Amino acid sequence: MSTSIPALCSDGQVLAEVNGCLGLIILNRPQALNALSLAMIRDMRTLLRAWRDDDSIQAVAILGQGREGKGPAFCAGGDIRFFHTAAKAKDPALGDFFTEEYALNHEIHVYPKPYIALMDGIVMGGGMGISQGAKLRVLTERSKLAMPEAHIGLFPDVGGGYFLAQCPGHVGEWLALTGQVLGAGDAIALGLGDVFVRAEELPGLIEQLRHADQTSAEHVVATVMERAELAPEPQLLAHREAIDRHFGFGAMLEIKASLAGDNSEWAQQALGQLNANSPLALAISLELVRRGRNLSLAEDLRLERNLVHWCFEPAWRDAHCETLEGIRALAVDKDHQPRWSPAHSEDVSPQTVQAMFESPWAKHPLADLQ
Ligand SMILES: C/C=C/C(=O)SCCNC(=O)CCNC(=O)[C@H](O)C(C)(C)COP(=O)(O)OP(=O)(O)OC[C@H]1O[C@@H](n2cnc3c(N)ncnc32)[C@H](O)[C@@H]1OP(=O)(O)O
Repeated sequence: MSTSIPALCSDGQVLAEVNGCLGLIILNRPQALNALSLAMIRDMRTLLRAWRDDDSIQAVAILGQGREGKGPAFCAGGDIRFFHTAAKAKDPALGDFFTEEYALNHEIHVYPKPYIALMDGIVMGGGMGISQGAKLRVLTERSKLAMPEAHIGLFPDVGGGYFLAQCPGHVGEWLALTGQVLGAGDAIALGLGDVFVRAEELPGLIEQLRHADQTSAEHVVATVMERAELAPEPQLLAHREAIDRHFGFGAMLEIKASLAGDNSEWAQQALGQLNANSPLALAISLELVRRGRNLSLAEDLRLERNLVHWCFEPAWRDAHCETLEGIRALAVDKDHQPRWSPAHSEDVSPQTVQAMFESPWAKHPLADLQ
């Protein structure tokens, strides 16, 4: 089969190039920090499938277009403004978005050719979902990795229940519940990144990937590795003992009480992060990471698809929807004053949490994932 770039549907939000044996994907929506639209997800799937079946393509790399005059962004997640508009309009495209995004996350994890993610700048939520399955995750000193969904009344999806659960000790719970942002040193130490390349090296690296005659997957990987340096020292992992002690408790109330009883600046800051997040989302996120330790990626994504269905289901009944409220406060009205319901972890019903893990479908939309 000949090398080609298939027709794309996202109106330039995803750009594609073929240089030698390398297929390059550029997320090109810098004004929204490359947040993923449904069309972008479809374009990525189209490209990955075409290049998987094209013998002349040996490797794929992905990067995010930077903002003029602002810090770089790989991808700030799924398009949460779309979530808000679509849920309000009861638009079935919202369900398609999650099914197709999670399927894309799975395709990346099992991609048969090296997929290399250049994770410069903001890498959050859905940005983690399209990079954590990469064979080579390249970070810079500007990388900011996080799963901040509990802050918008959601949970760490896009495979977060799987890859956070793989972090050592109870670090996965800490990241899922606080949405803590990690730099390159911590992320690499925790297994959420592979190699460090200084940001000033990136333009040269990208130029080389674009124009050098890339002849094999090994050649592409070597081109990246030539620029790799020793990662910076981890900073936050100085708190590993405290993370495991506080976040190892079984229930949210116990975690919050444990942090409240610790007067250290770090513990009080972590408690502040928890108190800003939706109590319902915290309970779901904790349960997801705990369950994730015994799940395959496909099983985790199916559970996440159940959860996200129930997170938005109240919007279809015009009832209070925790996720809509979280997005409203962060990205629509931008008042940063979400009215969580329930407002306290004490009032979150364990039965409600367990019920949200159940499938609402006779045939699950991700039934075919292996
Ligand atoms: C299934 C998938 C689920 C998910 O992925 S859920 C989403 C997870 N991600 C997030 O929750 C991150 C949301 N974004 C933020 O919290 C902030 O952004 C950042 C901390 C990443 C960066 O803050 P700053 O540097 O101050 O930039 P700014 O002014 O907030 O953003 C620039 C423009 O980008 C839009 N934007 C940012 N993230 C998203 C997003 N995830 N979806 C849609 N739009 C986004 C903003 O609204 C704004 O736009 P305007 O200039 O028009 O006000």
